[in-house]
Amino acid sequence: MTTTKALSKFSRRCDCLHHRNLVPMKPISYRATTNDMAPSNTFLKSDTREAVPWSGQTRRMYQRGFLNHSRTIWGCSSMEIDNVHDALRLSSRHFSTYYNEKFRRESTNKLFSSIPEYVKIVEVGPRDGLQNEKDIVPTAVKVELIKMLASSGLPVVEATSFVSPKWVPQLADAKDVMEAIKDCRGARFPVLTPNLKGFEAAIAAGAKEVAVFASASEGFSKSNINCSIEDSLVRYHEVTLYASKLSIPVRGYISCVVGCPVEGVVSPSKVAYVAKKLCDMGCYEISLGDTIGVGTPGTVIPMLEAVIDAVPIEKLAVHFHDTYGQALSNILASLQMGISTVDSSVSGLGGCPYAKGASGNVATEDVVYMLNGLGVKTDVDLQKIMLAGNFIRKHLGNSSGSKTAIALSKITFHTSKL
Ligand SMILES: CC(C)(COP(=O)([O-])OP(=O)([O-])OC[C@H]1O[C@@H](n2cnc3c(N)ncnc32)[C@H](O)[C@@H]1OP(=O)([O-])[O-])[C@@H](O)C(=O)NCCC(=O)NCCSC(=O)C[C@@](C)(O)CC(=O)[O-]
Repeated sequence: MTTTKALSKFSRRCDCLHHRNLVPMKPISYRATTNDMAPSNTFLKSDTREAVPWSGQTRRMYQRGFLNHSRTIWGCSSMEIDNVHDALRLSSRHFSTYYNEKFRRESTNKLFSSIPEYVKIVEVGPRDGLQNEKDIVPTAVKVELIKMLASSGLPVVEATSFVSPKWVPQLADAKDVMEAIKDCRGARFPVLTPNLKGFEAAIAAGAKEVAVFASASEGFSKSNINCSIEDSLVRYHEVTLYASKLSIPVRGYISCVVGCPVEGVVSPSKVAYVAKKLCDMGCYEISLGDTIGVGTPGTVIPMLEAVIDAVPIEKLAVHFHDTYGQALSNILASLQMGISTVDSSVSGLGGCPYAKGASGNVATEDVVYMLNGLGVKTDVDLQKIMLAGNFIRKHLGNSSGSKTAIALSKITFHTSKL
């Protein structure tokens, strides 16, 4: 059977199940409140065929001839494209999330009931992912990466940082990056600002949204931004005051929410304290960062419980580095606690220059794969994310940190049957 025939047979089967109501007709509700600034493309359709996201995406790709087009745009070899192509086709047929969705629907299991139906993914690859790269990545490559990510359906792509170029030389071209993406649509492009100087430069460069970054550990605050936690909160208060005058949304990060490379264990009450301060000064969202990736659900859950007592849960996001391979289990625990915003980095790029030994963020591909498997909607096209991952890894000359991307690029017909 040809690929196209096999695919259309699969599609017909899904459509048929859909019509016979074997695929649920329930409308999907969007949990987040309107003030979380989700763009309109994140609101959900009630088309329940989306419960089979992979097959839908594969079908749409065929219809648009996307793969042939991408071959010419991004210069990937036809072998790579065929691998992605075959992998998604085979995954549609053998690992369809339909079965997981059905299982989830029929399950009375408490573990599923609190998982949000939609998760907002905040892509941090171009900023958090690249900031640690020693060799300077050309601005044009950064810009192309951002555009590829924005075209994948990601609602937020953190673009760069307006920090001291002496501290983070890799992001010294922040102004040029912002200039190059000024007409780019489809996603929001927040930038990091450590102080008023950075905020003013970001606004002058066209930023429409910024993020401030505090720490729950004194030692890390000093090594990352050269001041105490309290001093940083004073600076960020100034930034949020100016931002509110200009109606610029401010996101707040907290680093070292479970462990610090300088101080070791960090207490949940410290994290809750900083989260409340950032929330009170007007941050619309607080991203909780396990900067060195040491957390497990055993430490993450108590930390989240303390923060949820201090800050409304709709304002919380999680940001896990995958140093110990714990990121996905920590994300799952966070979702089960009701958190619906997850930060991730394409192909697992990253690491903080001031957190030695920390590896990259959890890979966006791995997060999307897990969420697809849970029947959670993201609006993100996994295939396009993989192409963006191929693009940047090819430039960096190293391999992907995403298990999903690696597996899908190697998948063969026989292994897909296992
Ligand atoms: C905060 C500072 C600036 C303090 O740095 P400092 O040296 O204490 O600041 P200063 O006020 O004394 O200024 C020193 C020089 O920097 C300049 N300067 C001052 N501010 C700026 C600015 N905004 N943009 C450009 N230049 C700036 C300033 O003008 C001066 O220039 P000079 O007179 O020497 O030529 C510095 O420590 C810094 O830039 N740190 C940034 C570190 C960083 O970017 N870390 C990575 C991001 S955080 C992260 O990755 C964690 C996260 C968010 O992902 C979550 C997680 O995983 O945990």
